[in-house]
Amino acid sequence: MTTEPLIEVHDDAAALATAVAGELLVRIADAQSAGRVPAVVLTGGSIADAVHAEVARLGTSGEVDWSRVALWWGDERFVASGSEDRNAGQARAAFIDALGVPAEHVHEVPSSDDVASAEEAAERYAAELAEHGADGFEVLMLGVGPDGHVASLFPGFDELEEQERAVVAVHDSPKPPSDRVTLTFPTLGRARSTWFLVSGEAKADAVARALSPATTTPAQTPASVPRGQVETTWFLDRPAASHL
Ligand SMILES: O=C(O)[C@H](O)[C@@H](O)[C@H](O)[C@H](O)COP(=O)(O)O
Repeated sequence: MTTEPLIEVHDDAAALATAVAGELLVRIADAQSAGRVPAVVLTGGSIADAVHAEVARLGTSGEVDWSRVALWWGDERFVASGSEDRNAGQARAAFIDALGVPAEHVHEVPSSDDVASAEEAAERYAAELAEHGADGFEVLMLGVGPDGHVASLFPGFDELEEQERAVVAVHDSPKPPSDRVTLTFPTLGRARSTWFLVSGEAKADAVARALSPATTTPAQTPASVPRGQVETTWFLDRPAASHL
């Protein structure tokens, strides 16, 4: 069943970040009330940073038991673990360390300190997903690039065609840094709720294309592909929604 996208438009990036963080906390708490340990897939990027800051601010209200949340990443830059380019490092600094998510529940993609290649990092992450993420994801969050990329799945790249491997390496990324690791479309499809987080006029065309799949192709607009198994929601600010 493909879920028709819901669209939520907020005045600006700050309001968007607050809304997403608030909804994320509700989803985590609801999943925990249902006896699940929710797996949340984080994304990199600037609006994600704003969401993470709001999670840190709102996440201490007691509704979420942070010892019973699992965190994953939709993509990661293949750089040193201490690099400021690491999505995981940014999220740890923004909220993970402050809220006390247990180390065994924070599933980072191996860095260039840990393994010799992005290919090896992808293989290791796929194995970790098979062992600890086999039940899929409660919420998958995805930023969207001006070119319509999601995670590190870029328009025209071979990785868009991958249907067997759960995680692959990406080289020559048009968005630096060039070497990355990304979940593939089949893995991105294993989420109950898939949320796109998009802020800014620069993304407006990509948003419009992604929400009009008949007018584009996955190769042109990767953001047109991911759908939640239960829900697909586009969280936009007004500039990002301005071409709808
Ligand atoms: O590792 C990454 O770079 C991200 O995962 C990437 O997919 C990001 O989410 C988009 O490029 C949007 O980034 P901005 O919100 O900064 O535009």
